[in-house]
Amino acid sequence: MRKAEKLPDAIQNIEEIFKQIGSKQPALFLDYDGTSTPIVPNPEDAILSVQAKKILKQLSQKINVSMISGRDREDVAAMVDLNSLIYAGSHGFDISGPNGLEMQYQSGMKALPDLDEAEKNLTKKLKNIKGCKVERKKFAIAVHFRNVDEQEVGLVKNRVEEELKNQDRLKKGTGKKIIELKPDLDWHKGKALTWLMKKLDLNGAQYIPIFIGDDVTDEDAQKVVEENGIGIIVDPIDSETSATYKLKDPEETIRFLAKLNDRLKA
Ligand SMILES: O=P(O)(O)OC[C@H]1O[C@H](O[C@H]2O[C@H](CO)[C@@H](O)[C@H](O)[C@H]2O)[C@H](O)[C@@H](O)[C@@H]1O
Repeated sequence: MRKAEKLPDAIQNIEEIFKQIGSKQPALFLDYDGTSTPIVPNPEDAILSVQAKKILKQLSQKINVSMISGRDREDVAAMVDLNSLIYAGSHGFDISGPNGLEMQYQSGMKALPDLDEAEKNLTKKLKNIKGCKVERKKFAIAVHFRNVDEQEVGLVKNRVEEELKNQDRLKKGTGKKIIELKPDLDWHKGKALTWLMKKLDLNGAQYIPIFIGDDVTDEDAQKVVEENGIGIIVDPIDSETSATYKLKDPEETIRFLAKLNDRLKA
């Protein structure tokens, strides 16, 4: 792990990255919120720019592009709205893509009734806290407190902890102004990335994975590409990371992707 802020910038060092790619074919894995789109007060307003969509479309015609998100799979797929991409939602528990690619992490299915119950309880427990939002994804629940008065954030956190105590099969996750409840299983974005590399037959020496992410849940994927790929962290504020390059913000992610797209032959 290293200090994210101290990493070399991926755009300033693009030639070094291209050298590392060499004649290999990149397999691109991207996070959505905070990486492909800027963080905004309401999740439904995190719209992918026209430019970003155009570049992702072009890239997906040349290489494998997967969006590995904490969002529900259907939600992130609808936000991106390109059927040439692979979508891994609920932090990798739910995957689908072109040519009939489908995977729902089976052990996670057992936690669905627990998630249903926790969603019901949390909706009740948090309904009177202004600005608090309970977002159900198939395999996770995010409790958003970005729009909650600072003085009430502690209350939100306590109520989530209270619910977690009743849920043996769920564990806590964190993110940007969210607390999550997810199946207490050893499955995450890193495992999903590894699964995809194998499933898509991308483990040969001719391929190189590139992962770009901005948040704590992205670190599992950064670790996977650390040895044999390229990991890039976006918005590297005061954090430890397994990534090897940084980018300032999602706008720079798109600039980086445009450069990668230009470099790849049609
Ligand atoms: O793994 P990601 O694709 O980055 O998803 C992580 C979470 O993203 C969303 O929440 C975050 O972005 C929102 C929109 O910018 C912001 O309002 C919120 O505060 C952030 O935490 C999404 O709503 C969650 O479900 C994802 O887990």
